[in-house]
Amino acid sequence: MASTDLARPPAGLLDGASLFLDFDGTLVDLADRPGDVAVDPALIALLDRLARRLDNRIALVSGRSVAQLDGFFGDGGKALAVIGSHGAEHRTIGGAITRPDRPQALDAAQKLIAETFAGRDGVVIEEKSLGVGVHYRLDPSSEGDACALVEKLAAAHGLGVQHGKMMVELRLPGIDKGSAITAMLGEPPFAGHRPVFLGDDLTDEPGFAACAAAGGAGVLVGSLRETAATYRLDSVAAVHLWLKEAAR
Ligand SMILES: O=P(O)(O)OC[C@H]1O[C@H](O[C@H]2O[C@H](CO)[C@@H](O)[C@H](O)[C@H]2O)[C@H](O)[C@@H](O)[C@@H]1O
Repeated sequence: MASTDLARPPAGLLDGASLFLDFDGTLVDLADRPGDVAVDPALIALLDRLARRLDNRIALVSGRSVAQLDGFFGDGGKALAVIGSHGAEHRTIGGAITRPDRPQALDAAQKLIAETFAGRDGVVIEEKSLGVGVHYRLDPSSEGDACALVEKLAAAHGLGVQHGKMMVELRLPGIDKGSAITAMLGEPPFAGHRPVFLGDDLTDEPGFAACAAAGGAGVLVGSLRETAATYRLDSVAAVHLWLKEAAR
């Protein structure tokens, strides 16, 4: 466990930077179920101000699918570039979604997962374009069963496992938020600008490492833990406040 706290990011960190933002637990507070989340219009307005301030060098980088994010942001998200599914999907500003084919094995795995947890109301199955999330936030005693099943299916089908906050996901292997951010840094408008990535979860760690390797920085949101981030903000509310300061 890290023992020395990380500093609050300095006010000027976003000057001339490319900004990458995680979604759940960073821009919106965590909720009991994946579908319970809502995006406040004030957040959309704030991201719009930041996009103008950064000449559109701003992207969402989420474990959610791009389609899920579009559902939350509506037309307000169309002005943002989006990386989804832990780095596997990509949409440029106003562009089409590019994503690898969904492995057929995911369909059978999703069915088996749903059958296994049928009748366990505290376990929520999240069907995603390139994955299946098993959420046990409402029944933490199901963590062992959820992880065991997802790990077994991943090994059987050559898929990946993503551990998260009160959830485990069967997902595509070999891609992460770090490789996706690095790829975006090779393209306009992000190329040549120091990357800054804000995130809270384990899936965000490769993104922090990629930003540090490119001369930028990660900002951990939430409690201190072992992390590749350089700075820390306490909460989603603290993120909104810091972004508001940066957008001025
Ligand atoms: O990369 P992110 O944008 O942070 O997405 C990571 C996962 O977030 C979601 O799960 C988390 O948020 C849920 C809603 O608040 C919460 O109920 C759950 O316990 C959290 O783990 C999302 O549902 C997943 O698909 C994302 O992979």
